[in-house]
Amino acid sequence: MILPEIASTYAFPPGGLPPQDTDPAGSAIFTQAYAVLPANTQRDIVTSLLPGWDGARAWILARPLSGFAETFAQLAVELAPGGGSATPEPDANGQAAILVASGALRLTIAGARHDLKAGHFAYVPAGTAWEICNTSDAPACFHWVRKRFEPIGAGDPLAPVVLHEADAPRNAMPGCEGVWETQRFLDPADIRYDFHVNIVSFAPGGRIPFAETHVMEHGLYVLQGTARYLLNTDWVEVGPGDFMWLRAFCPQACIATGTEPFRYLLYKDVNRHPALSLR
Ligand SMILES: NC(=O)N[C@H](N)C(=O)O
Repeated sequence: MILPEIASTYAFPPGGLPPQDTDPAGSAIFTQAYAVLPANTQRDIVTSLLPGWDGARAWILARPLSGFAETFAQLAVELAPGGGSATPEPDANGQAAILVASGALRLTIAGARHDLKAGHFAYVPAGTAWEICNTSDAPACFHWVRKRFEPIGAGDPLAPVVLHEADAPRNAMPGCEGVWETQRFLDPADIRYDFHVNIVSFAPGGRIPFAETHVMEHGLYVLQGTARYLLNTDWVEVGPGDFMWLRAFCPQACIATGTEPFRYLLYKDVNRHPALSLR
């Protein structure tokens, strides 16, 4: 698939407030199986400040809802100039995956500094000290997926990963003539990872041609293009900046519409036994 030129910015919540003549009905969806938070609902009044962060506001797009039955939290974070955190992760076992949407960020992981721009991905293993700050005089925005690490007690500790989208391996889905591909930031063969964060791309007209139904959850932030997305039994029209949260076993498929590639950032929990009930 011919992907577009590497973007200089990636989709991110618009903030602000829509005009008074906007019809608010019918855009966001929340069900037992999935939720859709369209870009036009990601406004100023749904943001949160975060303990340990300065000059920062966050759209908390997903979090475990039923105790710890769900696996992840997903945030879109906007940093004012000079904003950031020296203690970003409150959970001692929390891991981070970051995709920079716009601006200039300095990420320091275990003392090693990385200057990041739009399209940079970073993985921070659990228990690793990290800091992040906006080094420019304009806002800097990034997507942040958090998951509590489930160690398997074997192998070396995981190492940090910092990689630009342009350098991420591209894997074509077999038998799809290049219309469906996945850019992988974390090695899919490395069982130490308990989640993956990828960018999935479909050429116009490309599709997930069956209702994928699996135990893995998803957070799915649309970066570019449009599609009809099947969520459980509903077809939903989605476009840039729309966020989808899929619980375990939510059936899913899509058909890319429009004339440009349909691309999204995908979170997926992987590689672990399901926890059994205590009873
Ligand atoms: N909705 C998705 O993009 N699902 C992926 N094919 C996946 O689960 O890997």
